[in-house]
Amino acid sequence: SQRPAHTRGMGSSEAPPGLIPGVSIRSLEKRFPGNPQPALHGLSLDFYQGLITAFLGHNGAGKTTTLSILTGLFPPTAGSACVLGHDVRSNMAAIRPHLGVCPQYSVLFDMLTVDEHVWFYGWLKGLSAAAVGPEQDRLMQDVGLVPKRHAQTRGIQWKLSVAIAFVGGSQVVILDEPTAGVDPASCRGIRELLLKYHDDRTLILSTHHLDEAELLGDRVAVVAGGRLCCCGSPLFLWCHLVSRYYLTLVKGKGARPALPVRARVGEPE
Ligand SMILES: Nc1ncnc2c1ncn2[C@@H]1O[C@H](COP(=O)(O)OP(=O)(O)OP(=O)(O)O)[C@@H](O)[C@H]1O
Repeated sequence: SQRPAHTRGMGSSEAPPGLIPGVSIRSLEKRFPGNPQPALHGLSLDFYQGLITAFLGHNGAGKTTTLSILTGLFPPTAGSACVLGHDVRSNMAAIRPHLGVCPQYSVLFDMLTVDEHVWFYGWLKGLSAAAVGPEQDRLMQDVGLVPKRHAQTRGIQWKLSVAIAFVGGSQVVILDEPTAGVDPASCRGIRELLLKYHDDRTLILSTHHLDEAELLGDRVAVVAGGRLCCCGSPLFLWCHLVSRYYLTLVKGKGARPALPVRARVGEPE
């Protein structure tokens, strides 16, 4: 990351002082009918303004369920979630104008060009005709999209979906695995956009990838089984939680087909 170290919490599980939570989740529970296992099991977590929080977990950990509750797709079974101080159970109308979402499914329309998409979503967010044009141009340029074309490749579709999440000055931006299945060049473009646009926004980035969480996250929240396992700066998590694996290769004399390989866990000798 090109960001200064102080924004990344420097080896602490606590957020840097003075930060304001843009999203607060408390004791969140979600049970789906017919599924005996709760999808969320008392999840409590803060996402701070001005920071990218990587929401890291394996398949089925509860990431999409959490993000769906935050975006008002369905209510929690118990617990609370507040976005910019508004409760998602009672006040989604106050949240929506400030919320940008890049879901796992496509939100694009075949008949619209890339710039028409940005215009359309900007208009939905309440931008005036005078404001939407400059925003459209800026986003097109920053994401590296060519106007007047249709989003035909998967890479362009994903870039456009991420750009749409930011249109209209979204203060809270939720991205559900935005780089999954994207080619390396488009992936880099998306990551650069997130780093460029995260200032002053609460940015939640759901991902499976530890390297992406470490690269982009000011904070990393790890979930499993619908619970929070740990949360902190990447440096804190590396220093306190990561087991180090060392692989020792011993080259024997002669041309033996199988060389002895020894792996162990712990500090190097
Ligand atoms: N509509 C549903 N009905 C029943 N169970 C569900 C439903 N949606 C999710 N679940 C279950 O809830 C748990 C959490 O799923 P969720 O999709 O939130 O995980 P995830 O971390 O987003 O996984 P992925 O990375 O695959 O998207 C899983 O056990 C899943 O099977």
